[in-house]
Amino acid sequence: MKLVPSVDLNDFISGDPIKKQKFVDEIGKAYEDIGFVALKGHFLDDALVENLYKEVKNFFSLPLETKQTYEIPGIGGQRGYVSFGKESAKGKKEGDLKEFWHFGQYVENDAEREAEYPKNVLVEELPEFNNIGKEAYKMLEKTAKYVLRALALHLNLEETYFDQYIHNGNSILRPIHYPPITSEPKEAVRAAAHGDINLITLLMGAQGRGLQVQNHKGEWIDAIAEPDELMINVGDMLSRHTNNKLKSTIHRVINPPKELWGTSRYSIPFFMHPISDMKLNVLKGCIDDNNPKQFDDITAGEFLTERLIELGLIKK
Ligand SMILES: O=C(O)CCC(=O)C(=O)O
Ligand SMILES: [Fe+2]
Repeated sequence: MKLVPSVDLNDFISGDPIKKQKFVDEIGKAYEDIGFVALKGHFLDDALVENLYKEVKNFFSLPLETKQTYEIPGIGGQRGYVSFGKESAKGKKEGDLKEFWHFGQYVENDAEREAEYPKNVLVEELPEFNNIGKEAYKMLEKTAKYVLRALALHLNLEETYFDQYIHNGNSILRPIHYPPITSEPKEAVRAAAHGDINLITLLMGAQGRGLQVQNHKGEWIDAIAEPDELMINVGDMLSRHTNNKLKSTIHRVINPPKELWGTSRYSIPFFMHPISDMKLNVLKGCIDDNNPKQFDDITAGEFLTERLIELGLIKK
C-alpha cells in the first residue's frame, strides 16, 4: 500500500483550471490526513540536485577542525555549521546522531530585514558549496511558494495570501549528515520523533529508508520518495494557524540495521519560515462548533524562539 500520496506541481501551474483544482484537492486532503505528500514537478533540475549533493558531501568530508571554524556562537545555530550531537528533539535529552549546515535567506531590498537575520556563512575552502546552496535555496523557496498558494486556495483564502509573509522570510536550508554509527547508540537515534517548527518542509533525499511518519493509529510508516520527488510536510506553524485542520505529523529518522551502520545518510530539508512578525493566530475560517480555537495567539518570531530553546540550540 502506498501510504504517502504523490502529487504533481505541474497540475497546479498548468493553466488548466481542472488540473489546478485537482492538485488543490489532493494536497488539501493529504494534509488533513497524513500531513505528508511526495511532490513531482518542483523547480530543481537533476544537475542542481547532483551538484548540491556533491558539494554537501565535500563539506562534511572536511576535517572537523575546519568545520568547527564555521560554528558560530550566539546565533542558535541559525547559520553555518552545527556539530554532531548538539540538537536534541523537544523533550529528549540525548542529542540526535547528526551534524548539519544552515543556509539562510538572501534578503532583497530590505535593509531592516537583512539586519534582523544572522549573515550567511561562506565556506572559504569550497566556493561552489556557497553558490549551489544559494541556487537550491531559491528553487526550493519558489516551489514552496506554489505549494502555499495551493493551500491558501484549499483554505478559502486569497491564492497569494502567504506571499506577503514568505517574501524575505526566515527560511532555512539544512543539509544534514548522519555519519556511520561506530558504537552501540543506546537511546540515541539519527533524528528522534518530532514535528517541524515551520510552515512547510520540503525534503530532498527521502529516497533511502530511514524516514518514518506516524499515522493516526500511532503506527510508524516508512516515507520513501521517488528520486525526482520532494517529500513535503506541514509544520507546527501552519498547523497552529489552521487550528490543526492541516496536520503537522510526527516523524523521525531511525538508525539502520547493524549491517548498514557503516553507511552515512545525507538529507536536505528546506524549512519554509515566514517573516517573524507574521501572526500565527488561528484563522477565523478554521474555527467552528466542532473545532473551537485550540491555540493562543503568537507571532512566528516568538514561536521560533520558544522552540529553539526547547531544542537546546539557544540557552534561556
Ligand atoms: O533526514 C531526514 O530524512 C528528515 C530530517 C528531519 O525530519 C528534520 O531535519 O526535521
Ligand atoms: Fe523533520
